[in-house]
Amino acid sequence: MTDYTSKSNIVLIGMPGSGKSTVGIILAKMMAKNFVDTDVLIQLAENRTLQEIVDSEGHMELRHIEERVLLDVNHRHHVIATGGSAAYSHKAMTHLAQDGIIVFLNADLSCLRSRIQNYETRGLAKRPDQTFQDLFDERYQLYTRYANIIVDCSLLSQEEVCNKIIVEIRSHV
Ligand SMILES: Nc1ncnc2c1ncn2[C@@H]1O[C@H](COP(=O)(O)OP(=O)(O)O)[C@@H](O)[C@H]1O
Ligand SMILES: O=C(O)C1=C[C@@H](OP(=O)(O)O)[C@@H](O)[C@H](O)C1
Ligand SMILES: [Mg+2]
Repeated sequence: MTDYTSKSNIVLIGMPGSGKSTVGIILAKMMAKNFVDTDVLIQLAENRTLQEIVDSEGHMELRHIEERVLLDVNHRHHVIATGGSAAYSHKAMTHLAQDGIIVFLNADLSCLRSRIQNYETRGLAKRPDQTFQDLFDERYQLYTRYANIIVDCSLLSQEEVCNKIIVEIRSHV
């Protein structure tokens, strides 16, 4: 069993729209941790947006860049919001798990759709022929594979999601 007391980071994974970026910063404040969003790290490293990377070099290049950036993350005592495609890299997830409790924010498809309208411009790392449903089906197994904690968050407010994560972490002995 994972020893949570030895991990200084909390790593949020899940589909776009599950709340990683916005819940992450609230959680960081509640837990007196720092916060980093790896999508922001990618954009700073590349000096361009995620969408620009996908448009000019394709979704696989975004995944490669993301893997490189994630392998460079050596933050401690952070809540780390990842991008939805982070779980494609086994190497990156193994690296993040070394000092991180991995939390899967699980939301159902209709919830995700209601939260996000800009799928066309959000820079999703998907094949052009893949629907959002395809992506959801493909990724669910990846997120569950790496998760130490799964929070069903479709019916929860952002604060409730944070509270649930905190309870789960503290109740784990
Ligand atoms: N639990 C929640 N309840 C309602 N809205 C939420 C919840 N979590 C996130 N949202 C909203 O959904 C949208 C996507 O959230 P975001 O944090 O950007 O997701 P992600 O980083 O996982 O793609 C934002 O508008 C955010 O405010
Ligand atoms: O799911 C994806 O393919 C992606 C999600 C985005 O992050 P969010 O999950 O924060 O939207 C971002 O990492 C990138 O554009 C790829
Ligand atoms: Mg995000």
